[in-house]
Amino acid sequence: MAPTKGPRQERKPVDSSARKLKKTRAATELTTITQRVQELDTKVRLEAFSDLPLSDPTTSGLSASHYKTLTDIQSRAIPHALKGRDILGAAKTGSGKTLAFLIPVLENLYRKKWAEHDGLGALILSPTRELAIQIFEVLRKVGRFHAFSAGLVIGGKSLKEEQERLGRMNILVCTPGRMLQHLDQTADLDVYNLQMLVLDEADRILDMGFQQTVDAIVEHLPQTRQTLLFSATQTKKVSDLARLSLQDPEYVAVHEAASSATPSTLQQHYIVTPLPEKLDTLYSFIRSNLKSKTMVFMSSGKQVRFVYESLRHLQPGIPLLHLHGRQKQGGRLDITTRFSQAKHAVLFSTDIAARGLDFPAVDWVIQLDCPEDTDTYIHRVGRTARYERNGRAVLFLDPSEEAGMLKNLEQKKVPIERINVRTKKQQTVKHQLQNMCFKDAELKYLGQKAFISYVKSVYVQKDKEIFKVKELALDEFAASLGLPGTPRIKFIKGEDSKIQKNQPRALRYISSDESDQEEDGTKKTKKKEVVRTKYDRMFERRNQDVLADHYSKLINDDGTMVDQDGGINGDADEDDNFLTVKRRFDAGDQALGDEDSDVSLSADGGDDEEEEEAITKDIKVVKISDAAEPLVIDSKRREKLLKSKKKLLKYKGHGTKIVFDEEGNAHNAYELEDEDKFHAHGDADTQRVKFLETEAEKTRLADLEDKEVAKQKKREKKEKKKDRERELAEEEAEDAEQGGRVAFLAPPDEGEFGADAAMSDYEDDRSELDEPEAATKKKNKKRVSFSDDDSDDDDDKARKTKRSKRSHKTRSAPDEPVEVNTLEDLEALATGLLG
Ligand SMILES: Nc1ncnc2c1ncn2[C@@H]1O[C@H](COP(=O)(O)OP(=O)(O)OP(=O)(O)O)[C@@H](O)[C@H]1O
Repeated sequence: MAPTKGPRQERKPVDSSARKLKKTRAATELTTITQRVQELDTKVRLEAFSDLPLSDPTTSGLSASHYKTLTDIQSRAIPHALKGRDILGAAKTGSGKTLAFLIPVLENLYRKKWAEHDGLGALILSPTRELAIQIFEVLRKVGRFHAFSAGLVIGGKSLKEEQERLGRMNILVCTPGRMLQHLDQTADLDVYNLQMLVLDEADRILDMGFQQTVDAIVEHLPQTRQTLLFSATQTKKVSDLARLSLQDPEYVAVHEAASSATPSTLQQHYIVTPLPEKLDTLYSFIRSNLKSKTMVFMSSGKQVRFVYESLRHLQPGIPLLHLHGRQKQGGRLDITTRFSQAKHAVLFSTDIAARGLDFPAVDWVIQLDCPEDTDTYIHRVGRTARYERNGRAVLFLDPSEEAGMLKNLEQKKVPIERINVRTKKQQTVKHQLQNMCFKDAELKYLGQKAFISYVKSVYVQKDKEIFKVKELALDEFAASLGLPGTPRIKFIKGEDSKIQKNQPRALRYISSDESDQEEDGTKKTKKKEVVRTKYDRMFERRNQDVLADHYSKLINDDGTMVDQDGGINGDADEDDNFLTVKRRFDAGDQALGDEDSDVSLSADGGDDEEEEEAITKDIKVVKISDAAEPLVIDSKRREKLLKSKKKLLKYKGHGTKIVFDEEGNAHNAYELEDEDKFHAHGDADTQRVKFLETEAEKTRLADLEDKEVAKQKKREKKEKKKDRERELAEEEAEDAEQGGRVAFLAPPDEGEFGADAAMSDYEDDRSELDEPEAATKKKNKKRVSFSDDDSDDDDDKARKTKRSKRSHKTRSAPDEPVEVNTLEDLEALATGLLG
């Protein structure tokens, strides 16, 4: 609902005795909590949040979010963390680790009286954007009565936009890559004062994929800080801990002695289904569980896309969603929100959703592709059976994977039982898929990509006891996806999946000897190097991993298409769109060479030299000037180019700079001095040295001047900032006397004011005040207050009324809560909060 504006009210005169009383009360509360924290016995098992020495704002935030009793990890880790210890926290999935680090973050900063001008106090790193958003939302929920400013740094927006907001943040939740970018490039982001560093899913953040980024982030941070690491599969590697300079960390592993590494409310099964039957089994499973909420994990985004697209065509009778890393951020957030809210749905996903995500009430987790290791297995199944709820998980295994995977699961204390598929209920979708792929070239293309990415994902796995690519029935698997032939694949040797994962996409899987490999895998003798045109490169790019045997069969030496039965087919079939091969540069052909057109050269490995010759015949060469390189007119596009004077400039060569003397005679700008005159000044070497010295001196002086100017500017800027902060602090102190502390953090759907409110206020401010300093002042004055609708605690109500009154005083106040569902909402909120 749209926010409504409330009346602005006059500020009441401040009663100095009431102010004093309030200050004394706050100081006493702080001293009491600090003392209780010091006296806290970390060996005693506490039951409730009320047993912990927590501040009023945190206690209110917890009770407003209906958190009362502590989970094991919270009970064990929070006391140590409150005392400032470094923590290595390990507990099963869904056991409440998020609060185990968020509460100490809020409390430790609160006890240090952290304020806006103290800068960044805590940094929370998450391996994925989705998890960062989730952590941020929990922080806003439990921290809603605190006065800290908090921000979400996950990219997806322009760096500049984020930069403008970061300078004043107290707590940041971020993904490593984006954070490093800011640390390197955002001048206002000051981390010298950082108190706490938190790594959620620490083992993932510390593994190879993030290694360099995280090390670089840590280099920016102060050495003395508190560090908290949490994960269901915690790292104990000394090297990892050394990288973070942990100080005598407390290892809190609550479920180490448990008989299983997974929640006891989780039922785990596996089925042995040969690779070519996987899709049939999955489809049959979905059809017989239409009233469930299911997550299906696969090993690559391409598979996710293909399975989602093909099953969507089959309309199984339940909403289907898909999530992978190559989707746009907005879309990803929309999908996670939709799946969270759905009662019955199937979400196909890569491991992007394997860790940390807390989707409510997931009934089933299906692992269509075998996970790369047991840790990944544990995190994937952990998306169900969270916080005392029940859940079921099924792992699909090819017969070749069964023994190895079971051995690993047993070693990691994962109880799993075999179940069989009811063959009567098994439906087959192979023929429908073949039909669909025949009609829809896009789908077939996706299928080929999916096939290749699956096979390669198996190939690059380290654990060869499980992943044996040679034992997979690949031809049958390709057919089961509806493909007309088995795509051919080449592999790079000696790479493992983690390295592969972190390589740029274009570099993955491309074999260096790809072009000289025969179909049977034997090496050809190297062909003579031929000139490769951009079309060759384009062709290679589009087909680098789709060059299939059947494709080779489709092309004759002369480049015409042959259908599968051997008949000549001059025009490509509709369903072969992506493989369409046309002759390039046919004489008189009007449809020449747009870069995106489907042209290729010698894809059949035909005689390249002959082809080159044929091409040259049809190419016109135009010389624009003697000095310039000739322009080759080999396409319509280039012909067009001839008509653009501006573009032609580049082919015209450079002009000569001429200067005129007083008599109007033209000279070259840089003319050589007369030789005799030159020698009159001394020999060449001495002159060179002298010249260098004078120029160096000039540069040095200019440099000094520049530095001085820069310093002066910086000084002025700092002073201005300090003045501004001083004024603000004074105004805030006055404000606080009138309205109490103001919360910056709000829950997505429980706050009195949401994103729109914050944003509209921000906009109001901007229109009212153009002058930046004044605007900043005013925005800071107008801190937004958020309250809890659920809370019926009297204190809370009183606080709520006060805050509400205050917000009417200083800002227009909407009455309706505003839902925060999109990234834009979150970011808009952050903007509003930052003011
Ligand atoms: N003390 C508590 N009382 C009630 N519910 C809780 C408590 N602590 C956490 N929860 C709920 O338990 C669920 C799981 O919590 P959380 O996401 O923190 O688990 P986790 O241990 O981080 O899981 P994962 O290892 O998968 O990341 C959440 O829905 C959370 O709201």
